[in-house]
Amino acid sequence: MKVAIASDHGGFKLKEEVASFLRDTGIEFKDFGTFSEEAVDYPDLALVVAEAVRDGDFDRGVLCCGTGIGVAISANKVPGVRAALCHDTFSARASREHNCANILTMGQRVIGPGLARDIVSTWLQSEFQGGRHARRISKIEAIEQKYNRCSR
Ligand SMILES: O=C(CO)[C@H](O)[C@H](O)[C@H](O)COP(=O)(O)O
Repeated sequence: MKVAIASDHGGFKLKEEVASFLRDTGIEFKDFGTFSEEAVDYPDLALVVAEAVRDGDFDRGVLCCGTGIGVAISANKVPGVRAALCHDTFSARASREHNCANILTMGQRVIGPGLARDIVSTWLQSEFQGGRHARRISKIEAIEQKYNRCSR
């Protein structure tokens, strides 16, 4: 599995924690930045990871900002992306099993590093269950196609 990660300045330390977790567990990843706490705009970083996942260059993405909200809103504008803001392991598992989330978002100003590691671990290990959930994903894709002519 290949994972793309990124953050704005507000999520920089949490993104470093995610990188450390992925390194520790031997999961291949690419860090798209940011690389310091100098202020940057979260939509720019979210777009890079969202497009990398949308294009199939990476299987999953993890985005961090202060709250996890801004990167989730931004990433979800890219057709084919299903970004889920999760600050607990139950939601992280459900976002994979039910929603087939391909991007996880978290907020550094909301949760600590230990919980974040557990959330990432749970999220990466959980699989989409298909069945009735696949029908609902198809309906999400139909909404995308209604509003995005370039959807794929
Ligand atoms: O989700 C966010 C914005 O909706 C993030 O929390 C950003 O990291 C945050 O807005 C950055 O705020 P700052 O005051 O410019 O550090």
